[in-house]
Amino acid sequence: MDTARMLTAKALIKMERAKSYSNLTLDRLLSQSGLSSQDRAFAAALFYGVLERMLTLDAVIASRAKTPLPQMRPEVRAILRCGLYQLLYMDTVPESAAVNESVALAKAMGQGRAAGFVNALLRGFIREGKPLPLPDRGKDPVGYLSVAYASPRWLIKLWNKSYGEDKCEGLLRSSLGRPPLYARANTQKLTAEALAARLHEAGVGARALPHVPGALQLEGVGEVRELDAFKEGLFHIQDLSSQLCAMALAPKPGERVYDLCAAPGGKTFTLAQLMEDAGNLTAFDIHPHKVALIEDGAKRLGLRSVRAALGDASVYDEALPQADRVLCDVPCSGLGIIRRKPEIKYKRPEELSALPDIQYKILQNAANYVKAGGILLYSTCALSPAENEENVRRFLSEHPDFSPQALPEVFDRLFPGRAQAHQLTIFPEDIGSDGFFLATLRKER
Ligand SMILES: C[S@@+](CC[C@H](N)C(=O)[O-])C[C@H]1O[C@@H](n2cnc3c(N)ncnc32)[C@H](O)[C@@H]1O
Repeated sequence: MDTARMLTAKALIKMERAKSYSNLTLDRLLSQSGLSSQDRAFAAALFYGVLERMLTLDAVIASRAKTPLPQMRPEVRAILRCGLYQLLYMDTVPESAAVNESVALAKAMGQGRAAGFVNALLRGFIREGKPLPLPDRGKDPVGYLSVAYASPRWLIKLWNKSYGEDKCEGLLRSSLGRPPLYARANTQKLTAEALAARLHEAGVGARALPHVPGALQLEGVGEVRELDAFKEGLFHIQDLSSQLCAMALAPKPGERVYDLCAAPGGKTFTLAQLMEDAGNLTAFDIHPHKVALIEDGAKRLGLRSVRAALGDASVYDEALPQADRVLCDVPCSGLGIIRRKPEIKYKRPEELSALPDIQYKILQNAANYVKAGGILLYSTCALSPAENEENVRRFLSEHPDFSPQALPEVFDRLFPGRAQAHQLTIFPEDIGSDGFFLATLRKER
């Protein structure tokens, strides 16, 4: 049986090869592993930690190894990254254990010839006081931030240019560390306060957040799906930014609403609750297996107004009647949720460059479904003006029948001075939620 460290190293190698999602990669390996819950928690902490700090760890390796990183065996790279992560960021692991376990792992993974090199690099690093090879901030500010915050240079340049140096550093800081866990009470069944009380009985830390009605922050949850309150459909897991997005669309009972890019369905469910589960809410997604996720979630929550359907949001379907409100939560770079999915920062900028046009095509098509007097909401979990403000600006200039619609009052309270207008970028530092962008537009005629 693999140890927790071996499983982590294998998961990291898989990520490098397949460029797949971190949670899917780890969950698959853990489910076949037979590890104890304590070992599983250790493997998860090490795996996500290494993914998050990889650029810092690689800078340390590059400053100490003669062989360039790309020429090392993947196993050796993974073992060194794990060993250094334990030395730098895991207080619970004694230094001697971090080194000895790394050496043992090299042997166990068939890299016995590299065991001496692993040993020497890690011991040398400890002996010298574990220094980070930070470039001089005055001479190479981007290089400094890159090593200090384990972030790629292109991202630092993008955020510096888009949001200014101070905001950029704040964003880099908040891209590290575990995000808070938020839930949305199924307000068709109970209030956030009543749900908090139910969860307390099950030993879960839960606090209703009155500034975002229906929202709670959870702590010490363990496996959410195992909770009776979850099985009974009393809540779904949803970040505050996504809850606010549904509130910005502000649907009313009895209306016709389309959620065009809806899976796995979090915003659809909140919309249905805001509509008191009365009306005509259709949630589309382009992938059949994802449509099933929306159906399953709506069933668990007992939301009868939700209809999930297969649909391509970029292609006009003339059979669809026009709607009162349309949500366009488009596929995006995810630069606002790096702390949840650290692999996003290892994408190459070229991989993201096609997104604004894809998003614009969806937004343009979505406009066809909005009634005169109806509302169109465009949103992303991206922190990138090309995917956000620039698409909205272009849309307004090419669609004179649409005009900016002010965001609801709750936004003024939460983001004073920033949300009077129709659009808002939410930064993780604002209220602890995911980075997010939303814009509300009204069809005048
Ligand atoms: C940002 S996610 C949506 C998250 C969702 N709104 C929620 O709150 O749970 C974008 C979704 O759009 C879907 N998608 C991508 N291209 C699409 C298209 N052309 N038409 C419809 N859905 C699409 C993806 O499968 C993905 O599920």
